[in-house]
Amino acid sequence: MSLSTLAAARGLPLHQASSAAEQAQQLAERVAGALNRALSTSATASLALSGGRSPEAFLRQLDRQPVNWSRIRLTLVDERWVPDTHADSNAGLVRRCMPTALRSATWYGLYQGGAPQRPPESDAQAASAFLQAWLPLDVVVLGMGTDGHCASLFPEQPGLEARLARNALTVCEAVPGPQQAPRLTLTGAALRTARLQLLAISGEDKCQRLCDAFDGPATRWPVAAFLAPPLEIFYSPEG
Ligand SMILES: O=C(O)[C@H](O)[C@@H](O)[C@H](O)[C@H](O)COP(=O)(O)O
Repeated sequence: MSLSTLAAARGLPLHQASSAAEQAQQLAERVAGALNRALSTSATASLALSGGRSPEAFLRQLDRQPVNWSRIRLTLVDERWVPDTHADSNAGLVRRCMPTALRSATWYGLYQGGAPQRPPESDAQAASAFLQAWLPLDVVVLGMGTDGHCASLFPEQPGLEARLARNALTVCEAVPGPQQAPRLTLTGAALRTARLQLLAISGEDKCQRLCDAFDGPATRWPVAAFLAPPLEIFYSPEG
């Protein structure tokens, strides 16, 4: 079945773009609109962004949107356990792409320094203080790997089921592939508290993998944990 049929059957709005540039614009406008709507009834609004290779054009478009960034609390969905000067840092990506926003937004980078290890007690306290202060998020923007991972919730990861069900910010082991650093990730339930959840994918391969994920299970396709309202899907055939 096609992505549009699968999305419609679950009541998930599907925004189809004809190019990567159009998808970046659509997604940036959707995020800005949701933040401004949140600000119409609240003093602040919160946004958690994903990193990786795909979001650069979107982040640069978002930085140009008419948002009062001084009232926005900005963080990440996940982070590699590296300083923001490192090439793999998601915080570094946001810093490069969103200079306007970061001049006035309240920024919370997930990497708090220290060696890659299970958070010592102090970090665990920092993590729970973060969750208390930040959840429920107003908007989260998710990406997806071709293996169906979302955030740093990877297929068949040890402890994945608990991570999908818990409300937490947790360290997870280094994942196979080029980025070997351990990661810090918001868990499934924490991300699912968001009032608006947006998933952006591009390319035929990811489209097919996402269609496969509709059958689940989330332990094989972590993105499956998010395939329910209030999720909206943004798709472009080109990466
Ligand atoms: O830290 C990360 O890698 C991201 O937060 C991750 O969850 C990303 O959304 C997917 O890995 C897709 O990444 P690409 O856009 O690079 O395919």
